[in-house]
Amino acid sequence: MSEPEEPATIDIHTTAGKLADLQRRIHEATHAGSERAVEKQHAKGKLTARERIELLLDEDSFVEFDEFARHRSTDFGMEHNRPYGDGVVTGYGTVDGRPVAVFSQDFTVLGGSLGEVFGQKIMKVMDFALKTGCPVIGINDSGGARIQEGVMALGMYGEIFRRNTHASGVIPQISLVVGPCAGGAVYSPAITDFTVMVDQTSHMFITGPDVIKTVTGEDVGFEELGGARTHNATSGVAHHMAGDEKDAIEYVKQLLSYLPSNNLSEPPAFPEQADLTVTDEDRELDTVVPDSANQPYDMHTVIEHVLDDAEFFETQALFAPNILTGFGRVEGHPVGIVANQPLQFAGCLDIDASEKAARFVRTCDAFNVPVLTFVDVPGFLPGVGQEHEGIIRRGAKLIYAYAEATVPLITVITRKAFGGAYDVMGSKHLGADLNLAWPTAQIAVMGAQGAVNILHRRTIAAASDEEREDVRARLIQEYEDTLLNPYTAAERGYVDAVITPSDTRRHIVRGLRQLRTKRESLPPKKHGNIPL
Ligand SMILES: CCCC(=O)SCCNC(=O)CCNC(=O)[C@H](O)C(C)(C)COP(=O)(O)OP(=O)(O)OC[C@H]1O[C@@H](n2cnc3c(N)ncnc32)[C@H](O)[C@@H]1OP(=O)(O)O
Repeated sequence: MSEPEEPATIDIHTTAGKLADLQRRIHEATHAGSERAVEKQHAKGKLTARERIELLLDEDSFVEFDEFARHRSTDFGMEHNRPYGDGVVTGYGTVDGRPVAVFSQDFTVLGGSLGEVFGQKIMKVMDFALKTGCPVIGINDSGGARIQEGVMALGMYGEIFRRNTHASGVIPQISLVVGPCAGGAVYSPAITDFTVMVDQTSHMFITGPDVIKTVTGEDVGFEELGGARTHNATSGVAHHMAGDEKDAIEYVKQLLSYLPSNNLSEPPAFPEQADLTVTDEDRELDTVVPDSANQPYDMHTVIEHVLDDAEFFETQALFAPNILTGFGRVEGHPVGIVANQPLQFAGCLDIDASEKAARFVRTCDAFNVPVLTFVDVPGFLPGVGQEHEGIIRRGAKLIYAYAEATVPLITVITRKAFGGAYDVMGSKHLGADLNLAWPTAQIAVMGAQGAVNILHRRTIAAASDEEREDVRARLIQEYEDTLLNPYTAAERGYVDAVITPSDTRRHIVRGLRQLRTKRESLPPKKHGNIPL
C-alpha cells in the first residue's frame, strides 16, 4: 500500500479529501503496531497478526470488521494511546474457497492484551460465525487481560468463554496459539475443538514461572512449564506441535478440509469411486499380525492401507501414543480414526488414551464424520497410579463417547480385544454399526496366561515341579484353542463378519457407502452427564 497523504494536506470537506482521509485511517489501522514492536516480533520468529491472516486465508478473501474500533479507557494515561483496531484483527474470508471467520491477536499493539473493545470485537466475529455457520479460527498471541481495564477485561473473557461453549458442537472452533496465552485466557483455546502450538514460541499456562516459584518453590522455565512440547506430549492440551507458524497454519488448513462448516452440513468430499478389487497392497495386510501374540506391529500400517492415498492426518500424535486418532478419507469422504497402537504399552488403554479418544469420537460425532475403530487392546493399564488418578471415571468417558455417537461406526478387531476394553473400543454393544474381525482376533475376558493362572491354579499347584510347566503350557494351549478367536463372538453376532485382512478396505468402503443414509437419534434430554 502506498503511503497516505499527511492529515494536514487533506481537506475533509471535499469528497476527494474524505476518500484520502479514509485511506489515511486504513493505513494507520493496518500499521497499528510500532516499527520497533514489529521488528521485535519478527526477531522472535513470529509473524504479525495480519501476516498470519494472509497466510491462512485465500488471497484477497479477507473482509475486516471493526478496523477503526478503539478503546475508550482513560485510566493510566490510556487516552493518549488509542490505536485503531485495539490490538486484534477480526473478520471473515475463505480457506480453500470455504467461508471461515477469524480473529488474530496483535502482540505488537498493547501486547495483544484484551480490553473491553478488543473483547467485543472477538464476540462479534464469533456471533457472526455462529449465525452464518462457519468455522472460527482464533489466533492467540496476547499478554492476557489488559491490566489497565481491570474487570472489563475479565468480563469480556467470560463472554468469550460462553460463546466458545455455545458454539461447541455447532461450528468447528480451532485455536492457533502462536505466542503467550496466559492466565484464564487459556480457557478459550481449551474449550475449542483443536489447539495448534508452535515449538519454542507458544506458551500456555495458568500461572507463570515467577508465581510458581513464589508459591510452591518450584523452578521451571516457560518452555518446560507451558511450551508446545509440554502441551502436546504431557498435558494433552494441544493437538499439534508445529515447527514454525507456516507449518501451524498449514496444519489448520488441512484440518479444516476434514470438517464440515457446521453441524448441519456434511464434511467436504471429493467425488471418487474406490476400486474394490483386492490389490497387492491390500494383501500386505494378510501378513501384518505376527504369529506371536506378544509381538507388536505398527497400527499405522493397517490404517494407511485402508485410507485413500495412505494419508493419515494424525491429531495429538505426541500425546498418549498408545492410541492413535486422526482423520483420513475413504472414497473421498472424511473419516475419523481411533486405533490402539500395539507399539506403545502393548496398546493398553490408560487415562490419557481414554480421554484422547473420547474427545476425538465426540468431535467426529458432533461434525458428522464417521468413525473407524481398529482394535488390538490387551486391557486397561494396571497400576496404582492409574486407579488413584481416576481410570474408572476417566475411562468411562470413552464408553460414553461411543455410546452416544450417532455417526456411522465401523470397528475392526485385528488381534486382542480383552475384558472391559473389548466393550469400550467401539463394540457392537455400545452401538457400532458394523463390527469386523480378522481371523487373528482374540476376543475374550483376558489373555491365556492370566486366565489359566486363575482357572487352573489348583491343577498347576498340584503338578510336580518337573511337570508344572508342561501342564501350564497344555492348559494355555487349550484356552487359546477354545476361546482366543473371533468365532465365539461371531456365533452371537457380536461381530458381523470374520474377514481376511486384505478384504478390510473393501468391507469398509461398502460399509460406509451403506451407512451414508444412517439416521439414529438418542432419547430427548437437556444434556447427558458425561463423567468429567
Ligand atoms: C480471564 C483472563 C485473565 C488473564 O488473562 S490473567 C493474565 C494476565 N496476564 C499476565 O499475567 C501476563 C502479563 N504479561 C507478561 O507477563 C508479559 O508481557 C508476557 C506475556 C510474558 C510477554 O513478555 P514479553 O514478550 O517480554 O513482552 P512485554 O512484557 O515487553 O510486553 C509487550 C507490551 O505489552 C504490554 N502488556 C503485556 N501484557 C499486558 C497486559 N496483560 N495488559 C496490558 N499490557 C500488557 C507490556 O506492558 C508491553 O508494553 P510496552 O511495549 O512496554 O508499551
